[in-house]
Amino acid sequence: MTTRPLHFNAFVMNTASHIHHGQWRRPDAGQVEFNDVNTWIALARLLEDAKFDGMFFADVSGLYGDSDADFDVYVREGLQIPSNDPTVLLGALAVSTTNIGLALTSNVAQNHPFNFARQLSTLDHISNGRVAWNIVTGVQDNGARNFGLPRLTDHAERYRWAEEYVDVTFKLWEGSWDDGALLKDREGGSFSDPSKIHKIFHVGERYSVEGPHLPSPSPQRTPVLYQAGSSESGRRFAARNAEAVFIIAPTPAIARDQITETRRLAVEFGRNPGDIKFFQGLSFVIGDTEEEALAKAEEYEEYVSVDGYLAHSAIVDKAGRVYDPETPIRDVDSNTAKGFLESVAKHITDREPIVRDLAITRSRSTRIVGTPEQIADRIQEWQDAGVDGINVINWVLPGSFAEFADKVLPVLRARGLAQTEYAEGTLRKKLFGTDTLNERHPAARYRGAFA
Ligand SMILES: Cc1cc2nc3c(=O)[nH]c(=O)nc-3n(C[C@H](O)[C@H](O)[C@H](O)COP(=O)(O)O)c2cc1C
Repeated sequence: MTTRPLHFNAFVMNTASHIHHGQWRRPDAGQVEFNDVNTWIALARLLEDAKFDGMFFADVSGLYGDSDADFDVYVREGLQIPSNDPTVLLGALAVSTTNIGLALTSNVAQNHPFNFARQLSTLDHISNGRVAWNIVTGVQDNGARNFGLPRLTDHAERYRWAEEYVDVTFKLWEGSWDDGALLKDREGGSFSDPSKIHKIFHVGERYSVEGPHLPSPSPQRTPVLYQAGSSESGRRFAARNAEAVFIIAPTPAIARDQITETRRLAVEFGRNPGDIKFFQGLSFVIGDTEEEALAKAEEYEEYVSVDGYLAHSAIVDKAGRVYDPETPIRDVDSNTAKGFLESVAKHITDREPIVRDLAITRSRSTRIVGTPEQIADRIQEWQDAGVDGINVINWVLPGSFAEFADKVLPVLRARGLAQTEYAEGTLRKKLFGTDTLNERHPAARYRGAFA
């Protein structure tokens, strides 16, 4: 058993309904005001006071579901529409905070890598090295159609695309500017040293990028790299490239298997097992007594939107409409969620399993209900399974995080399971002890490669 401080990220999205659908209707749901930048600035400061390691923004570039079908349910539920671009928001948060890590999700289809690399270097400068990138390949047909593709590119091909995409950014971040290239030499009259700045001449299947990178190196050069793939190709991609991997494992034992497997693959790619940190997604219902916690859990359940959870899981009929909550699960026609439907139905033996059961199961799947001590015990079980951090999923903003900070973090701190102060320096330095990527990472081979 290990006890060292775990890392804590606040998992959020610049929208009203991210994961726990229906909760925006609660009177204390501050996420309704997601368009107001002050909602996010106040939350970032609260998290920083509580010494959270990071604030992690999810993002999408289109609607869920079949892009040809009716999308009323998503709009009605506030389900990731309307939503705003986290890249822009992070600039505001960077100047409102000093220590917390700021992670954004960006999909390889939504931005050209030259431009994206420039945006992230700029954010890394603004934040003094606190930016992270969650690399995703997209899950939406509509998102693909917003960028001129006929549909979502096939899964394995998306990861090949992502490999080229990250390669371009690594060349720009690591190889285009040598250390010491920026001179600011007023007397000598040279702003930068041309002998230390290089074009990258990338020519690949999808991209042709000459360079040089326009920004000078930012404190971390490459932002901290996050990833959440769980398929075979997703895991290989993570093992090669990621420094942090997000999982939503149903049990600590399953988390242990996933972690062991990805770390084993990382070693095959010449990295160390500890070069990747694993974050498990969990949400918490906290009470001073167990009875109070259970009563609160019941109250959250009253707000569960069956339509919202189903639509997010793409459990909709051919016309894009959600099923009536009373529909028997056996009457649901779904290609994408078959395993999930079967596993929920299997656990209900005393009556006909219905569609509402699917939503309730989803809403409970990452949930821990209890007193701060009970929650700390459960978090410790995740650490014992090899997890390095927790991605705290919220019900309401800022309440879910304020409560976690006030009630659970002090118990975790007393057990040595949460940090009491920030370490100095950039986000990567805080997490791994160095400002830039270590020499085992595939991006490191571009250092000095274009001289
Ligand atoms: C905690 C977590 C957060 C994720 N956030 C996003 C996101 O913001 N945007 C997105 O398009 N996909 C997101 N995903 C989906 C992953 O990028 C990935 O597509 C998914 O985990 C399936 O893995 P696979 O692509 O290897 O099959 C997330 C997944 C997890 C587990």
